[in-house]
This record gives sequence, structure tokens and C-alpha cells, in this order.
Amino acid sequence: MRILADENMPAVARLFADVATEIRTVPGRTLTPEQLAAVDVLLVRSVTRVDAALLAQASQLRFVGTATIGTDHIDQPLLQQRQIAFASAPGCNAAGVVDYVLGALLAQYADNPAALAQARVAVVGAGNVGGRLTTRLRALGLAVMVCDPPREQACLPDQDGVSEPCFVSLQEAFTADIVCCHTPYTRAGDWPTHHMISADLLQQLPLRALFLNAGRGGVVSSAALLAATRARPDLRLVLDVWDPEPDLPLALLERAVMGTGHIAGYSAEGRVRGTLMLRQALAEKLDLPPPELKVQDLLPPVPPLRLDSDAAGAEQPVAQAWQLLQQAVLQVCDPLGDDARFRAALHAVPAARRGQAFDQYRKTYAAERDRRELASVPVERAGLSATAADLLHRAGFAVHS
Ligand SMILES: NC(=O)c1ccc[n+]([C@@H]2O[C@H](COP(=O)([O-])OP(=O)(O)OC[C@H]3O[C@@H](n4cnc5c(N)ncnc54)[C@H](O)[C@@H]3O)[C@@H](O)[C@H]2O)c1
Ligand SMILES: O=C(O)[C@H](O)[C@H](O)COP(=O)(O)O
Repeated sequence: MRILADENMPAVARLFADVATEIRTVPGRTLTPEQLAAVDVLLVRSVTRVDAALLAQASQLRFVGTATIGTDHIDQPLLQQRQIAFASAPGCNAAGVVDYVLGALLAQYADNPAALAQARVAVVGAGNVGGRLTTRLRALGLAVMVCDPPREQACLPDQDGVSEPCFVSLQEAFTADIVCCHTPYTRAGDWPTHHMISADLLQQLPLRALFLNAGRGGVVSSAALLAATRARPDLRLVLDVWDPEPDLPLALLERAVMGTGHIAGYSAEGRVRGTLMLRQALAEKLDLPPPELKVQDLLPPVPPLRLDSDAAGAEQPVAQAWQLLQQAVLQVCDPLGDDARFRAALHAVPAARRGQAFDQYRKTYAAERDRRELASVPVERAGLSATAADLLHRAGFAVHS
């Protein structure tokens, strides 16, 4: 079986060696129809548009897998029509996105992280990512409302089987202090998300409200974000995804209080889990042996986190606990550092090479940053107050006594 994979897909060789006669890795953004001529299995990431043009010479193709949550780059009806099996990796990097959001919010509440607990949050799109985010923020005591009309209409419970008690409209969501957007990018259906969030809607946000998008850039146009922040300079934008990518307008990055290059889900676990899920799906669809390795076999163990509880001050147990949480989350997942590296990378090149710089930033991030999920990071309980240990546990850390 001949496998062609995106060069940025981790652990492909280890996971697919037993079922492949050949594994070739190539840059996903510039994949050509000729490269697919004698290929049985194609493994892509979000930067490869899998459509009729790309598959023009893929007469041998039996399976397409994308190691991503989003599937807007795949022509699924075409694959069905050509009887090519398809799999994505739903939920693979959802925990990583939640860690990123938590890090971004704690960084924005730098002076007084405990004040975050008082913020009213709206999560728009409450699937694998938004559902987990809602659960995590509520566990930390935040009031969270949820805007997800498809889920509301279908009376769908979240990933833990819980029915959402706080569904709101999109209009109402934009009365929150923090709006986190985690919808897919869709152009059809009853609730298409293409440019769903308008400049008018953004301008209805309360004073100094924060809008965070870690779903897909196309859900809100750059023009809308620029218009809204021009009219309302108090609004805070945290953007991980852009319209368009990779050639985003630098003017928008300049307006954002935090900007990163589509890396919210780039935890080491999330990326490896994506590849592993494709290996599992290939086994199921083509009746092959299942993979023998698990996520933990493919990653090194994580050393315990070192926290400086003195630096956090002991005067107020709750305030201290939030300061320790901020310290802990930002050590593991550092959106401020990611933001600084992103701006530096895009400013270092002329406009014509910005798209390449965007891709290079993501590649380097994935290869070198080694960001682990909070759930994999051990925290020693000794030396922590009961309040701090409990808060760190509720934030998702593996707190050990
Ligand atoms: N920035 C990143 O690194 C990153 C990482 C992972 C996923 N993503 C993006 O985030 C998206 C969401 O991921 P997920 O795993 O939670 O997907 P999911 O399919 O599990 O959940 C999406 C949710 O959005 C809801 N939704 C659809 N249309 C909506 C609308 N018009 N208004 C409100 N809600 C709507 C759906 O009902 C569903 O509950 C993905 O499609 C992907 O594009 C980005
Ligand atoms: O849809 C997803 O899973 C995410 O957007 C993912 O982080 C995309 O990463 P990429 O495939 O572009 O490396």
C-alpha cells in the first residue's frame, strides 16, 4: 500500500509502517495531482484542498484521511461518489484548543487573574472544542452561556452526555464580556457560518469585551473585525484563525491584543492523536490490523511542573490560587510568547512572502514547541494550599498528592 502524507504529520512512519510498502511525505500546501497518480492512501492536514482537480490522476486512491477536526477543505461528496473512504479526526486537538483559550484569557487578566471568575462568557459553537471549553470554564466558576442553534434544535447533549441549560441566540451571546468562537466553517445548511459574525454584532459587545476566534477565520471577515475595532477601539481581539490564511492582513494583526497563526490546537498530544485516529480509521475502513501504539507510547513523559507559590503571595487564598493557576497555565501553554513569535515572523518578511512565513511559523511551532496538554502535566500537591490544588485540578492539571 502506497501512502502519501503531509510532511507536517507527526508519527506517520511509526504508525503506518506495518501496513505500507511506501510512505512518502510532501508539503501539503503545494500537493499536485501528479503526486497522487500511484497512491492508495492520502493523509492531509487543513492546508490541502482535496477536490476534483487534486484527485484528477488519483485512480488508485482508496482512502483519504485528514488529521484535523475541521473538514471544510475536503470535498466529501466527491469522495463518496468515487467510493474513496474518508476519515477526519474529530476531537483530536480539542483539549489543546481549550488549553490555549484558558492561557489567552489568563494572559489578558494579567494583573488580576481572579477577576476572570467574574466574567460572563459566551461560547459560540459547543461541539468537541466549545463543549469542553464550557465544561472547563464552568468548573472554574465562570458563568457560561452557549450559542449553538443546530445543537439546540437537535436537543443534542454535549460530549459528556449533559444537556445544555443555557442556550442563547447569537445576539444574546454578544452581550457577554468574553465571546469564544468555535464553529466550523460552512456555507450551506440552516446555519451557515460564512461571515456569520458582522461588524454590527461585534459593536454590540460591552465595553472592553474580548472576542476570541479559534474556529475558522471565514466565520468573521477581516473587514468586519477592522471596522468594529475602528469604531470601538476598546474591543479586544484574540485571533488564532484568519480570513484569509495564510495571507492575512497585517493591519488586523496590529489591531489584535493577541494574534497567533492557527496553532490553538497544536498540542503534542493533539497532533499525534490526529495521526493515530487516521491509522485507526484506515484499519476499520480497509479491514487492516489496528494500531498497537497509543498516544502515550508516542510522546515522552512530562516532568512535574515547578510552581513558585511564594511569588504568588499568600495574603488571599483565592487570589493566590488564581495567580498560581495563571503561572501554571502560561508555563505550559504560552499564547503571549506565541503571539510575539508570530508578529516577529510576519514582520521579518516582505508582504509577498507573508504566506510562507505563516506556514513556516506553524511548522516550526509544531516541530519545536512541544506544547503538552494540561491533563498530561503533573503538579505536586505538596506546598500548595487546598484552594490552589483544587483550582489547578479543576483547570485540568493532573494534581498528585
Ligand atoms: N484553531 C485551531 O487550531 C483549531 C483546532 C481545532 C478545531 N478548529 C476549528 O474549530 C471548529 C470546531 O471544532 P469542534 O471539534 O468543536 O467541531 P464540532 O463539529 O464538534 O462542533 C462544532 C459545533 O458548532 C456548532 N455550530 C455549527 N454551526 C453553528 C452556527 N451557525 N452557530 C453556532 N454554532 C454552530 C455545531 O452544532 C457543533 O456543536 C472546527 O470545525 C475547526 O474548524 C480550530
Ligand atoms: O481543524 C483542525 O483540527 C485545526 O484547525 C488544526 O489545528 C489544523 O491544523 P493543520 O491541519 O492546518 O496543521
